[in-house]
Amino acid sequence: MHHNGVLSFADIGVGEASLQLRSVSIIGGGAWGTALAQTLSHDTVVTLWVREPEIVEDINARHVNRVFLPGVDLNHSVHATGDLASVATADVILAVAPAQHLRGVLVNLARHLTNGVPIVICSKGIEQETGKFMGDVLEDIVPQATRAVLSGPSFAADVARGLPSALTLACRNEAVGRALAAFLSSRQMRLYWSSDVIGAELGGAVKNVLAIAAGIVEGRGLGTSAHAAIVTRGFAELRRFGEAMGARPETLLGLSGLGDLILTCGSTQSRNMSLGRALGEGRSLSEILGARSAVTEGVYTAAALVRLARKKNVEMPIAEAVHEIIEGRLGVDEAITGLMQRPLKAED
Ligand SMILES: NC(=O)C1=CN([C@@H]2O[C@H](COP(=O)(O)OP(=O)(O)OC[C@H]3O[C@@H](n4cnc5c(N)ncnc54)[C@H](OP(=O)(O)O)[C@@H]3O)[C@@H](O)[C@H]2O)C=CC1
Ligand SMILES: O=C(CO)COP(=O)(O)O
Repeated sequence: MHHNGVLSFADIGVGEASLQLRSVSIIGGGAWGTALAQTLSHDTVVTLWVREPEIVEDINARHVNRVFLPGVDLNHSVHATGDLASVATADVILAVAPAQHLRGVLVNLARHLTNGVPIVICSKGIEQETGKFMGDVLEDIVPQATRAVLSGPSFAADVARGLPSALTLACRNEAVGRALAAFLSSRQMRLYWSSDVIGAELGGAVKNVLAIAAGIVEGRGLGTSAHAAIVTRGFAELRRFGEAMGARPETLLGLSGLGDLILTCGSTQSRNMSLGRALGEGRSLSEILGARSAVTEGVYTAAALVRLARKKNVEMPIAEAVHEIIEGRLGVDEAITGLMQRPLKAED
């Protein structure tokens, strides 16, 4: 929400310095980047960087993104471009490329950037090769950027249609976080600020892996009791891992943690949950992935998550089972039997 399109530190009463926020660039024209462009374009100038020229053309000429966000008429003020230099001068940049491609996109963007520009990570995942969260990937490539994270329960299709949503905006510098939350909030999308950057980004990455497990339970017809059990024990894994990584408990219990876990595990609108469901129904991973163009982040994050958890000595049996299934080393029924037959223990 804006005051004549300009929001400054002084506006929120934290001193002299002012951060002029008037324009937003969004890097990534998939479902989420396009949905964010749509919702933000009601209040501000938005430019969307899209890699594929035919999608740039679709958005600018026909005001739709038929490949990634079909059925949504985009505001005419959503402008797409394939030119990274022209989006680098915005006051805020939202990074929404899939996790495994974010580094490559940032490398190309970096040479056009001005010092200190806030870059808000909206992607959810862990980089396979390095085991790094997206904020650390950003730190590698653009150390001078002001790093922030936007995460929470939010299906692109819901946000693009203007349905209500609430998310977490995290930035270590609380004043900047507050300013960004105010600037990016709208009547439809309410942002809560936090200074717990790792907590905010960890929830989104981990829940994608756990949602595959919830989908498997659904697809195998194991019932609603099993669904509640897998989500609850999945949350125990998320919480243990989060604490080991230095996340704050209240963040893990908030929108970007428990909130997004509940959303993603509970709906086949989720790509991760629906992929799990198809696995549970007996379809193979290659068949499922071959039939979809949308990114299913949990598939690519599972291995990195399990590696990190082992390194930190955090027990994550559900994430481990998902990883083994994805690698083709474990069948769905064996995984379920394995989880049920683990030694009994105290609930933690
Ligand atoms: N969809 C949702 O509801 C939500 C998604 N997210 C997160 O947002 C991120 C993006 O997801 P989403 O927008 O849904 O993605 P989609 O599956 O809708 O689209 C795929 C995106 O990946 C891009 N892409 C594919 N290959 C490359 C590459 N080699 N280099 C750069 N970009 C590439 C595509 O760009 P191109 O057009 O050029 O092919 C397109 O923007 C993910 O991390 C996801 O977890 C977060 C919240 C909600
Ligand atoms: O992150 C999401 C909702 O918050 C989207 O989940 P999927 O990627 O599983 O569709």
